[in-house]
Amino acid sequence: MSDTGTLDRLEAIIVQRRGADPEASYVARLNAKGIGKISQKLGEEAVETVIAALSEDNEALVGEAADLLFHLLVLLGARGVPFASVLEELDRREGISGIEEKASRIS
Ligand SMILES: N=c1c2ncn([C@@H]3O[C@H](COP(=O)(O)OP(=O)(O)OP(=O)(O)O)[C@@H](O)[C@H]3O)c2ncn1[C@@H]1O[C@H](COP(=O)(O)O)[C@@H](O)[C@H]1O
Repeated sequence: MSDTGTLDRLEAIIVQRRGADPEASYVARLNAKGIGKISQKLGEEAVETVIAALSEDNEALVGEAADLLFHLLVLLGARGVPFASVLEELDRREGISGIEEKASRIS
């Protein structure tokens, strides 16, 4: 069964693979190209996710969402931000309505 443990394991794999041979590892190759290229890839995967959602092809959406999460973890890793920090931020927001939060920023 998949859960956040899946993302935790993937984060650990990404850390390991960052220093691998760029000829043999996509993670290493992407990191070698730098934060700009990683960010560009994340943006492309976000757009591909949106296209899949609008096409109403849920199988494609699952694949693109997986690509998106993978590239987000690569980006966070490249910036030295632990995935746990993102989860902590989501925990902090738990129970805070998005509508109320936005209203508190506007007023
Ligand atoms: N989860 C993934 C994963 N998801 C997507 N991808 C790769 O992400 C790339 C993005 O897809 P694109 O079609 O956009 O890529 P592309 O055609 O190479 O893109 P460009 O040439 O246009 O930049 C593809 O090469 C996918 O294979 C992934 N590559 C690796 N992983 C995980 O990372 C681990 C380590 O991978 P390596 O570093 O390659 O050993 C693997 O064991 C997996 O667990």
